[in-house]
Amino acid sequence: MGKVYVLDHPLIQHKLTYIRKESTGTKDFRELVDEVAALMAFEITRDLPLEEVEIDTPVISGAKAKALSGKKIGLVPILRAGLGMVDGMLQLIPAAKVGHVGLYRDPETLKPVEYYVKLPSDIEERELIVLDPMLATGGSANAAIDSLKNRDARQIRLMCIVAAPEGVEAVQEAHPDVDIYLAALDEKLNEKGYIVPGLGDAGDRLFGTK
Ligand SMILES: O=P(O)(O)OC[C@H]1O[C@H](OP(=O)(O)OP(=O)(O)O)[C@H](O)[C@@H]1O
Ligand SMILES: O=c1cc[nH]c(=O)[nH]1
Ligand SMILES: [Mg+2]
Repeated sequence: MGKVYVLDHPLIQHKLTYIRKESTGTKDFRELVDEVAALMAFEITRDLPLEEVEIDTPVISGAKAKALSGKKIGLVPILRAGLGMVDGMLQLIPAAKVGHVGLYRDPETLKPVEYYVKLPSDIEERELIVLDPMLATGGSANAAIDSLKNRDARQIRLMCIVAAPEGVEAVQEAHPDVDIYLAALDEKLNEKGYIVPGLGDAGDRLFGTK
């Protein structure tokens, strides 16, 4: 079963409060999502492997130091709302390649509809981080992960800002190999499939389309 990490760093939690507030406008919402993604990047990369290297400092030659051992990362935002997390992640992982999976949730059935997929050619060699601020029923995350696995992806993590228990369970059941990183695990879904207390429609709030 995939592990679930709720990243309870005070800066993440403080910024999340402002993301949730109805009175937060598009400009601030976008900046805060970006900042939270960067703070979450710090945590999600905690276990990246290091190797020992030798460097010359101004004081000695051949000092032993540490460097990332070349693990390749791929970021996969789920369109649209996942786009809001890309820049924050790239601040900390600037060499990551970025693939895109376009999905929208049918408002009646709540089932995901895929409309676009474009991925780096070497996804099977990369540690992929799927990005979406919202994990509600889990249908979109599961469809994105299915799409990646059908194209030979091997290592996948899922990073969301707010999740409902229903979505976490759905991903754990369908993809037990995928660990989930969250800023908050909320109470439930409402009758329209929105996360409670949640933050509303992340895509609309990011792009000002309501
Ligand atoms: O877990 P689920 O029940 O599938 O719901 C979550 C999905 O819903 C939202 O996307 P939406 O369909 O609103 O598309 P958008 O990002 O284009 O607004 C959100 O960004 C997730 O992708
Ligand atoms: O609460 C929710 C659920 C799905 N998608 C969103 O953007 N928000
Ligand atoms: Mg939306």
